[in-house]
Amino acid sequence: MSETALRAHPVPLRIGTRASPLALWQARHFLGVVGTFCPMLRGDTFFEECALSTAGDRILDRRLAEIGGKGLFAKEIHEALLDGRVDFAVHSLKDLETELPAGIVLACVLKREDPRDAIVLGPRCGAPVAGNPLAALPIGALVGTSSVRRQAQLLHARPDLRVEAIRGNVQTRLKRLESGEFDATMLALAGLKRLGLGHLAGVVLEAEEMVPAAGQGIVGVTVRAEDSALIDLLRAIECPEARAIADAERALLGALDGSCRTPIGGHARVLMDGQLYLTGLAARADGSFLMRHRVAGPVADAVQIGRDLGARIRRACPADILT
Ligand SMILES: NCc1[nH]cc(CCC(=O)O)c1CC(=O)O
Repeated sequence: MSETALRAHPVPLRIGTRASPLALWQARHFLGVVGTFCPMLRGDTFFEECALSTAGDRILDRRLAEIGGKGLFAKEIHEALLDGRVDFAVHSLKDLETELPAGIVLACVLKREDPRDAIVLGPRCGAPVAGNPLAALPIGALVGTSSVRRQAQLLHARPDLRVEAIRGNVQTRLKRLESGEFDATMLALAGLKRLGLGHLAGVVLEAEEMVPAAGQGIVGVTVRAEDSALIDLLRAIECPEARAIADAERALLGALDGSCRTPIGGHARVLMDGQLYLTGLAARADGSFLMRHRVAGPVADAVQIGRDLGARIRRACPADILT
């Protein structure tokens, strides 16, 4: 059994994570899951937290897309993994590059938290309106987001809105919202909930109308490909549904092969009929073009479903979107 195999592993195991409150929450949540399934591994003897500061955390005055995109957060953590400074790393799956570096594997994904995007409304906004999620935003409202995916979908639905880049952690954004710099900001509901701030989500958008980023709401754990003892342990605690969802969404993302400046999104869910439903999005950043396609298929074909949908969207998009 994996627990026995792990006994041969030098302890404590060092867990690599970013230093942000959300990242630390996720790392601790992961350790909680390990402790639930493997009581032998509970407590401080086995694990040691290593909070790493990455370029993505330090450079806050530019769009993520300009400084290297989503791979940025994970890159330095994977260097630490490959150097042996840490033994495994806990990530927000949506910040993890589609193609992992050689020698690194995604060994485990945890049960997904709510994958939807939420709008935090500032003092100038109206009250949320049932059935019309964007109605709380006044005409011409200024929305702070650095995500081209959120920007494109917002502007497509509401061309009157204005969007400006805003980065930094959740707390910083909320401060700027309160001070009136923005009328509203968009964040992943999963992140808000994990920070105990779910109540700030004034409006929650359905995933089919505001397609989330691939992997949004899922925590993933990477390890060195040769570390079979850890891989065995992690595979045993993984959530199979989240794995299928992650496989489909990440295969879609890989097939779309957009740059980090391309508004693309992917959202999979497994319904009671046992089928996996996958929605894919590609758009122009100004919202003047937007395409959503949806397919379904057996959960076991998750990767193929993602690839096929990506290829289909790619064929149907105007040339300037997915080059
Ligand atoms: N890009 C930052 C990031 N990475 C993961 C989350 C939220 C948690 C998640 O999706 O798992 C966030 C914040 C946000 O997009 O609002």
